[in-house]
Amino acid sequence: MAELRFDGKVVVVTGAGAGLGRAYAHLFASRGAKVVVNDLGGGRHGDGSSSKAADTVVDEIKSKGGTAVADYHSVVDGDKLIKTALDNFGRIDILINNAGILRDKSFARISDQDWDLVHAVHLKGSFKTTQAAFPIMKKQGFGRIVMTASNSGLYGNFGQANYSAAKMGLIGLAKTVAIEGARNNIHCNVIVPTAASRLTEDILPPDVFQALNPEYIAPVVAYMCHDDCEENGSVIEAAAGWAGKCTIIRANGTLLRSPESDNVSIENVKQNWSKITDITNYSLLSSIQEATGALIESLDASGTKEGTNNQDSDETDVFEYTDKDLILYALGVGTTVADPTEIKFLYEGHEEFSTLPTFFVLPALQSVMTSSTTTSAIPGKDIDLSNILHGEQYIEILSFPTGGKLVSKCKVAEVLDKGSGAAIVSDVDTFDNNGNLVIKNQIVTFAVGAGRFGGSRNGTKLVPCIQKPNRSPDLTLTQKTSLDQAAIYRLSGDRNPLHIDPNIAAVAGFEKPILHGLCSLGFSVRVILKSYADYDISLFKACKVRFTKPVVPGQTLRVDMWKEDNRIHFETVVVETNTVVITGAYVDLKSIKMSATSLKSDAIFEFIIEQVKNDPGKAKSIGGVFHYKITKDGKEVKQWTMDLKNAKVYEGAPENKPNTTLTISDEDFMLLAEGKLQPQQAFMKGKLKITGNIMLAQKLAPLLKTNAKL
Ligand SMILES: CCCCCCC[C@@H](O)CC(=O)SCCNC(=O)CCNC(=O)[C@H](O)C(C)(C)COP(=O)(O)OP(=O)(O)OC[C@H]1O[C@@H](n2cnc3c(N)ncnc32)[C@H](O)[C@@H]1OP(=O)(O)O
Repeated sequence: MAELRFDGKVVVVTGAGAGLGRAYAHLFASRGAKVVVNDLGGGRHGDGSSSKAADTVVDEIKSKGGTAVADYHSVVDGDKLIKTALDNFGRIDILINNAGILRDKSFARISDQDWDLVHAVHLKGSFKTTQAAFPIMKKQGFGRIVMTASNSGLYGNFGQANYSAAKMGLIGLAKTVAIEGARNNIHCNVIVPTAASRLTEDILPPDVFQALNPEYIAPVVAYMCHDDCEENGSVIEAAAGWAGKCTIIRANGTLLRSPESDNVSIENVKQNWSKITDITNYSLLSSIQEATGALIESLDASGTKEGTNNQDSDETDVFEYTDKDLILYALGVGTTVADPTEIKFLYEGHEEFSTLPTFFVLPALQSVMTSSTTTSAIPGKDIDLSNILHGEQYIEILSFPTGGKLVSKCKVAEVLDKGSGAAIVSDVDTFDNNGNLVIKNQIVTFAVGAGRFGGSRNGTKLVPCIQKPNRSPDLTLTQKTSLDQAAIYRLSGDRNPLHIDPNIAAVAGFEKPILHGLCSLGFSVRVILKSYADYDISLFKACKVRFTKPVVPGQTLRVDMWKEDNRIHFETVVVETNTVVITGAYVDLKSIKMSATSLKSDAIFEFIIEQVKNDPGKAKSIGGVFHYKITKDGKEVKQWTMDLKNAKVYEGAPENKPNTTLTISDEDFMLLAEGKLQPQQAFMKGKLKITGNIMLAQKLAPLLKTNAKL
């Protein structure tokens, strides 16, 4: 086999002045790595410090032709230690957290200082060095980290309560770093060594001390750090030339309740104790997902319950609101006084003061967030705000609430195993003051990393998304979100720190806090209501969206719309990155009411066809044959004919000689149709080339305008 090498890699070994650390440093250096030999030079109890231990190992390595530098920092100053690697070698690829001290005392005699010092060096020290190295490894797309645990942690050991606890803590630390680092090719494993070292030299009998040569363990650690090694999140025990993986097993256990009863009593537990503790049959578990899956399997096998908790919530949730809440919400989804048609959402004294329909997602979200039904939907798996994203949303308004008090009831309809996550489908019914069901919401919460629990992938209760038509959009509108968008939107109730706290966002894997899904939904639906309902909110029926990618506050949202009868399909795109963030989405309206500003090109064409069909009498009364051309950059894009006399609209030139021909841009046609540009003026400005009877154009403008309001 070819020699496994570490050329070009930079390795930091803590506590490398003697014993295991020294053996690691020598081995890595002999295989081409540049090594930072860290050692405080302290005694076994953490007292004193000198540079000698590290210097000696560096000299030894150099004398064999290797590359190494010494570092004398305490691991508690992990960032300084990693800086030594960066200052000398420009990178850090491999980090071996090996430094440790002992303060052995029987449990009753352990002082706070004994406890704190052991924890500071083992647990906090490993945390500090790893946290300093992690972002660099992330950028490099490569990193290998080893934590050093101990059998004392796995099994306990007399006189070592402080040390055992710290060592077991390192296993938890490593397992989570392994999960968070995996996507960036950062692997974190644990070594459980039993070796002769400064810590054990006068504790172990001499013959045993001899067999426990650190050089038997160093190759195991080195391989765990090699590019070829796929292992991540594992605990490997090694001693005396032997190595083996340690893992967690769980007894298959027993169900403590019967199909008829949902109670578990202390007596049930006593009766079943031997089955609970019998490990003749067990499951081998390596992740929370496997633990959850195994639990669900045993629940399924017992026939008492489906694997997930599809239960009505016991509580009902009361949601009260005033005009202030309505205005704050409207601001949160981008409504502005800059648009005069939006003032009615922002001023309670306006004669048409209105509520944006999507405001009514809020009672549903509040009820899901305050109930435990969603977070406890997968038995054995804690779901909290740090690992959930809003996946999908459906809202249907059966009748617009009038009072300021609503009551919601939520239940988990189903939990889908989506592989990379679990989709928890929650149905929420909202009732008004008289007990009438007024709003139905369905919230799909995507619990990242909670998939593979053995559940079904496809749902039966999920309101489906619907694909957009296969043509270019009928209408497109663009709106920029503000940098403060999430900061404003969260005041409407969803105070998930993911949307405001950079540290929490980083833990969830985002560079910056992300916008609430429901805020992007509010923006998009508002744009549709503006375009196709002229902001008549009573026309809103229902809406469904899937959030496919996060939005960052400050980005520009483009809403692409397709009209199919009274359904407006849409897709929302972040303009700056050209990323589709909402897909499979639609708004159902009771009827269409085009606003003048949305009457453009194809939309006008379609609209006119409808109007001519619906009201041929009116069309005929205006009369005339229009030949309408759209040109772009001097080139003709499209031409239509509107034969109002015969109530016919068709693409192409008129069959008979036209009495009017307009050649006009989209924008000017709009101005003309809105009456803001007179044909004569347009003609004078050279914007409009008109042949024939120009008065017909003026007749057309009010027709469009009137029909737009129909
Ligand atoms: C208790 C409180 C509840 C309240 C919840 C709301 C709280 C709020 O504060 C939280 C928010 O607002 S978060 C902000 C808004 N949401 C987002 O930004 C999420 C954007 N979406 C994503 O990043 C990915 O789609 C992602 C990460 C969701 C999935 O991406 P991937 O893991 O790459 O999945 P992928 O490979 O694309 O597909 C795997 C299977 O999952 C299905 N799927 C994908 N996106 C989904 C989504 N958004 N919702 C539901 N299912 C989704 C896929 O269809 C696929 O399944 P299948 O193969 O069966 O089709």
